[in-house]
Amino acid sequence: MLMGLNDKQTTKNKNFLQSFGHAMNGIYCLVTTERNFRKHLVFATLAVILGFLLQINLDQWLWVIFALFAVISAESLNTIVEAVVDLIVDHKYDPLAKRAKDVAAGGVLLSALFAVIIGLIVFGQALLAFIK
Ligand SMILES: Nc1ncnc2c1ncn2[C@@H]1O[C@H](COP(=O)(O)OP(=O)(O)OP(=O)(O)O)[C@@H](O)[C@H]1O
Repeated sequence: MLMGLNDKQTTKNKNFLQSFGHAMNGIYCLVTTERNFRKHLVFATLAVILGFLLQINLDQWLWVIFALFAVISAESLNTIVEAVVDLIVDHKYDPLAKRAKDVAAGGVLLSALFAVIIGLIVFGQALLAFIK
């Protein structure tokens, strides 16, 4: 079991290992509770496989990796916003809660759009070079 998964600690982390354990727990939460995050991981895996198949160059890898982490970051932020909003309003309807959650979801959508654009440019170019 991951360190920090079941503890009830509310004080500061004492060392790097403890911080690392809680950070790993955060990633575990993202993977196990966020359906959209899992979908993005599947797309990320497919993009990496395609990158190897089409033998994209270093610059192209950097763009692909940048796009993947942009989506992961936006998805993490969205999850944080959802958790904090629910903590504050306790699932009661609130226009500000709606605004915060909708903006966070919009950020994920924009980052996914960015990743699609990068994917089309990089893999489109690589595919053309592969066919030629
Ligand atoms: N407390 C609230 N007050 C007002 N609107 C809310 C509230 N909670 C959720 N909503 C509305 O419902 C939408 C979905 O809520 P929420 O993000 O919690 O669900 P979700 O299914 O986990 O979203 P996602 O698809 O991003 O995982 C929000 O974008 C917002 O429009």
